[in-house]
Amino acid sequence: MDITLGWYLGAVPLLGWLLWWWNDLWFAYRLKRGCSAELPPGHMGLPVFGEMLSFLWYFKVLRRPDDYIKAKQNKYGKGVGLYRTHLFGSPAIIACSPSINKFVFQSEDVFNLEWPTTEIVGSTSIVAVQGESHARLRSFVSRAINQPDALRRIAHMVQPRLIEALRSWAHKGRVVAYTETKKVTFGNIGKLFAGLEQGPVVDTLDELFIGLLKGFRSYPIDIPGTAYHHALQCRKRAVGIFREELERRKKKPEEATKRNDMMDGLMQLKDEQGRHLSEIEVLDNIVSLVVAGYESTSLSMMWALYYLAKYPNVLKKLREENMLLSKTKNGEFITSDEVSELKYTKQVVEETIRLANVAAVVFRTATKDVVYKGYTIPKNWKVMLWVRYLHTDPENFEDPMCFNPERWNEPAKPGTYLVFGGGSRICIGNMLARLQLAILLHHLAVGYKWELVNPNAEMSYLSHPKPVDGAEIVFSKL
Ligand code: HEM
Repeated sequence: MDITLGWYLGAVPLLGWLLWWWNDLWFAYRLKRGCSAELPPGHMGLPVFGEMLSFLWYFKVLRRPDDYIKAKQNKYGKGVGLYRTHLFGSPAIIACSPSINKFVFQSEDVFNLEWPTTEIVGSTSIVAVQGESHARLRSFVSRAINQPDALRRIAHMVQPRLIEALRSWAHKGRVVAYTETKKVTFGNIGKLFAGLEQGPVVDTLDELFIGLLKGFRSYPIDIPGTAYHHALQCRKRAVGIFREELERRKKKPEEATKRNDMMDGLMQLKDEQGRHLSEIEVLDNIVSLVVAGYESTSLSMMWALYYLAKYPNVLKKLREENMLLSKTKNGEFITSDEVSELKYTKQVVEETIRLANVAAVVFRTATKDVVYKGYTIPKNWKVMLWVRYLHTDPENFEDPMCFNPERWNEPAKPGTYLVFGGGSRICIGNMLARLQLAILLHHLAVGYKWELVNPNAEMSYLSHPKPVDGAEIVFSKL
């Protein structure tokens, strides 16, 4: 045989084999020293790319994200719900069972929340700080957006914009739900967080936050021309706008009681030692709350419109419950206390959030080697809490892809419903998100009807799940 051909026949498969197993060999070799337990089963893929191609195959090409986990279960067995992988440039452990998710969320001493893009949210933001500083900030923010008094005030504040938005959709007749829910959510955020009325400043901020959010999904390289660089510029300008507002307020503290918004709340609140937040803490936290609340709330609203169009029997029941309340209101706004009495509406909210899976995966980093049920989660590896899979696994929810609010007649099995995360980092805006969604459902149900223009539109799952047409609807008054 020709010697060159022999070389190719031997070397090419060997090279292919080596590339295929490169990451597994490399990381397993580095861990061998000093590690008692083995790595979870899995495949870490090619050098640099890791398993990204397989991930994109399921999320982008097949558009069946849950099959990414099912394929692992078929290949390696369900085991303890841990798989090793290499995604987004890092070695990682996928966690997809209720018990391992609970374990990681609650072991905060060894699993840190680390944002690769802290510069974008700000180093003193609630999502960036740890330990005592985090607990202190949480209590400030919680009082401003998560307590019954705050929610009563917020329920009143958000309704004018919601009601006006629905009127304008009906006037247009045909709208893209995602575009419209984003507009109304941002309008409300501007009002709730910084007392801003609809107008050019809010429009500018909206554009800046769109740029800023893109930076989260980009590689953190601060070079002109990159999305990350643009996001940092957007952040700087957004902080500048909020800072101007803050300076104006410092000069007129007497106006605070009239506005009573998040910025005032954060400026005035004191902790047990009587300490106020610093200016930069106020600004960083306003920015990070907008980031956390903007897309999540608008996407959930879009999904509510989508599912109610697909499930007219659910909409009918929702209407019945809300019409009863509406008859007692004589056109007044509904209150957060009334919302808490709307049993079926709250079930629709829960079912929407479960299926929307706005936060499909939550990230942590192991600060030391952790052994869980015989497997090592190595120090400095990412842990990907695959909460989406908990919500779509038939073992946890019967007929999981069916939009069935009545399943909430019973609480979910322990540890299977983690849409808002868990542990001390559990979403601080969860009550605010639920309230806004319930208020939207009320006004939709009592006043409007709508249909999907493309009921069979394909889904896109990156960066967030949504129909590719953004849920275009034909919308009119009842
Ligand atoms: C349906 C809507 C929402 C969903 C599904 C959602 C989901 C989540 C999840 C899964 C986490 C945990 C992240 C982690 O552990 O790393 C989280 C944290 C957080 N969320 Fe939400 N969220 C929603 C709405 C909101 C809203 C409306 C706000 C505020 C305006 C908000 C503010 C936050 C903040 C500040 C954190 C960080 C908390 C901390 O680190 O202590 N979220 N959210």
